[in-house]
Amino acid sequence: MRSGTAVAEQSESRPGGDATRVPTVIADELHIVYRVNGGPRGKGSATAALNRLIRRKAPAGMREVHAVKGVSFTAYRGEAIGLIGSNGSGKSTLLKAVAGLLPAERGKVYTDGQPSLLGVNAALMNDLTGERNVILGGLAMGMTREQIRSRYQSIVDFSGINEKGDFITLPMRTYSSGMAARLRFSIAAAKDHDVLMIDEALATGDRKFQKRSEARIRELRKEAGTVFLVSHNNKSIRDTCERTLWLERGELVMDGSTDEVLKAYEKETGK
Ligand SMILES: Nc1ncnc2c1ncn2[C@@H]1O[C@H](COP(=O)(O)OP(=O)(O)OP(=O)(O)O)[C@@H](O)[C@H]1O
Repeated sequence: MRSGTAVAEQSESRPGGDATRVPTVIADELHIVYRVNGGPRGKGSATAALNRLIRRKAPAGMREVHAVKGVSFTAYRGEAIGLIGSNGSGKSTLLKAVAGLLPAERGKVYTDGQPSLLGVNAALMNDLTGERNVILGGLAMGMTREQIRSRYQSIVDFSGINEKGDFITLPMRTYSSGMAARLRFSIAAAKDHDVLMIDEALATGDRKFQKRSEARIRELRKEAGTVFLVSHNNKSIRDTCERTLWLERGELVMDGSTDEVLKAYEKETGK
């Protein structure tokens, strides 16, 4: 269940809740479990999957991955929050759950406003030109045609796609993976988001683009949204976020100021 009223109610009743700030996301003892078909001995093969579909039989060996285990936190308007942890610790899963893309096994996520997840895999249409994708992407995020028209040039300029020629009028399949990722980020960052979640986006562009995106994240924060950033780059987290959540094996190890959490993380991992 997601509702703005629930956010307000819960923050007031929650011990330690700060009544002077506006909560945007509350995760309350959240558990996320993936269920994967196919056990050992080749049951995960395409033939086995097809047989199951044709016979409509329940899969023999359903396996579960408990990716997020009892995570609780409250995010407030104006905060930029980093998510760190080793590979497979549950960072992307947690963001997808906040975005409403994965159901909770137990516990709840409350959000105030529309969360948008900007992953490096955010879908744009490969056969369409960059220009068409800017328009479609903007419409998909809920911008009006007028808003898109007025921000079109700044989206293209921000992406830097046209720095080496007129690429924006070419199909996206002609872009390098870095160019495509930059355009995705630029489209998503053009809107003022209530809750913007960025998964590794900063790792994809070159250094110059990373700097620009960091600056834009700071702006979005000022425009009163909440930003979540998943990154393996401690410097990006340090430059962008004042608060950091550290996940390990699906559990929240630490939630505190970025300085404090990164110090503990770097000590533990040697990174
Ligand atoms: N679609 C899926 N089906 C089954 N298990 C999944 C799926 N996606 C992720 N997992 C599992 O859930 C756990 C958490 O994965 P997740 O991608 O959230 O980690 P992460 O911290 O974002 O990792 P990384 O830093 O490598 O991106 C891992 O054990 C992973 O194998």
